[in-house]
Amino acid sequence: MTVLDSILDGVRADVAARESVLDFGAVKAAAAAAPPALDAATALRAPGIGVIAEVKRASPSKGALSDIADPAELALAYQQGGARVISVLTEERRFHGSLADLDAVRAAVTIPVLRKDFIVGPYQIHEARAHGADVILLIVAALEQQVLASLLDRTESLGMTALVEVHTEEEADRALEAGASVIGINARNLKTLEVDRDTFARIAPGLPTEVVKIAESGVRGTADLLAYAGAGADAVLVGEGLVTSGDPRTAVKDLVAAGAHPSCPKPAR
Ligand SMILES: O=C(O)c1ccccc1NCC(=O)[C@H](O)[C@H](O)COP(=O)(O)O
Repeated sequence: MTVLDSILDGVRADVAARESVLDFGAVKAAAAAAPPALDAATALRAPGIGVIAEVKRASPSKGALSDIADPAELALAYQQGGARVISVLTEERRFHGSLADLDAVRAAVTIPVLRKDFIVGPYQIHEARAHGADVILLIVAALEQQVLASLLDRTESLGMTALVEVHTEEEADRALEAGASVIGINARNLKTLEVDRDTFARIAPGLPTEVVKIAESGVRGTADLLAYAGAGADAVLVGEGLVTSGDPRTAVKDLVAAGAHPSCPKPAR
């Protein structure tokens, strides 16, 4: 069993437990009553390299990363540093995240918020919307093609943006076939957990110009952001490098400044 398979098993059990407390009808009603979703795709297309800053407490690859006492305070620091989107890991077993973290972040910031989790069905999408998320992650490797396409449609029907995550050229083709307009290329292999920063440069050139391209994982400083920008990234998604920095506001600010500098390569659009 791969790490991804084991995470997905835990997620399915946790979703079933939550659904036994709040059924699908109730979560749909809560989502419908939430304020409209913010437009993350437009934010990510703005000039300069966007930074998606992640609230990440722990990970399967590294274990505990940071004792984040106040996720709202961290998210606000990210926003003040110039992040365009805040990513909140809500998976509990391996990442020690929660929907409470998502609520706290949503209440603290005015920019779009990504619910970063392992989505296996429509319940979690309505749940994300009910908790104020504007973006959700769909991992191609975790979903059959028909399910991927139908979850993408459902996400957009709720006014949200789907960040569709790929690791290979084949997965990128599947993402495009499903209709993805925002694609994340994750450098972290979900079987070995190794980070290969060249993954982005291998896959991104095959994506259409109009697709928003996000480089996920492995950004530890401005040199990594610039390398991803040179390979065509519109934005980078950064977790570990920020939560372990000791000064997340300045760490985001430095990345944003590097991505806005005239010498930084521009996405081809
Ligand atoms: O981070 C992990 O160890 C991990 C393991 C298995 C599945 C997903 C995992 N991470 C999720 C992410 O995609 C990252 O949190 C995100 O790209 C930020 O990466 P980093 O900046 O390297 O923390």
